[in-house]
Amino acid sequence: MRLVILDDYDSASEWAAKYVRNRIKEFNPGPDKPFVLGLPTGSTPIGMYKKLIQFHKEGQLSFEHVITFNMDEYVGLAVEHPESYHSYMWDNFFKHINIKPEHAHILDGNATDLVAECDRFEEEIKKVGGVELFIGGIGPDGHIAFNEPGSSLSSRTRIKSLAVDTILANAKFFGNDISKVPKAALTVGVGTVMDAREVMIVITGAHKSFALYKAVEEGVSHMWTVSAFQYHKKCTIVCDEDATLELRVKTVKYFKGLMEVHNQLVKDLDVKETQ
Ligand SMILES: N[C@@H]1[C@@H](O)[C@H](O)[C@@H](COP(=O)(O)O)O[C@@H]1O
Repeated sequence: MRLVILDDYDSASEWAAKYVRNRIKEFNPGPDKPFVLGLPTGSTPIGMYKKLIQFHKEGQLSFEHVITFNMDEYVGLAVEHPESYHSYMWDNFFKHINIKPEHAHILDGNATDLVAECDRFEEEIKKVGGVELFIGGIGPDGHIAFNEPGSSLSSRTRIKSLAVDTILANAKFFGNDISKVPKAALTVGVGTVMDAREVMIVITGAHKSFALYKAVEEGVSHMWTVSAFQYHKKCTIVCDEDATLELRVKTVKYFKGLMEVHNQLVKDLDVKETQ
């Protein structure tokens, strides 16, 4: 696992966006070779999306041949509800870039057959050859997507009842009215994300520091589903200083010592070296 520690939220967002930009550009996607990207929602990735939009507007990055799959969606919330993940993705990202609408896959939390909808989503991912880079976010209880504590680490896309902690954490998006927060969601499984060829998880803020500690320094446990990625062949966690508060000084020093190497991954590809 690679742990990239940046000073603050803005630099973590920028690092993550540059990494995505470089991965897409190096892959050089085309009509017969799309880049398949898994995407999260929540407040954390907003800064990364803003930067990606900027790169697109500056002509650095095209999403014409990018296919996306979102991690999750609430059950029973109208697509046009401002807090649905459909609204979130279109408002914060898709409408600002040149993605083809048919390339942006988001689970339908209003499908009449929710189980079939989850199976269909898995099939769609398979059809395009799997996910190249899955970007994820976590809750303070260490859940990835909506894989709440106790979720199977080999789970696939399915319906999940949300944990009380998650409902409380998400109340801020529903006017702090807990009764308005949906109590179930469709979510990709831990196994679905594990199947991606690469995973990048963005974790920022002191309120996530215990989860980051569980993800990096403790053993793999279904009670902290993000810890499963210790088994992934290519997983990068991008975090800010605040999120490292519960890590050992030794761990932080070790990974910070690798920053020069990490920063090679995000350098501007079009800038010619001068020496
Ligand atoms: N299902 C989503 C997760 O996918 C997301 O990672 C998490 C964190 O949200 P935030 O970034 O707002 O802390 O929120 C929800 O629980």
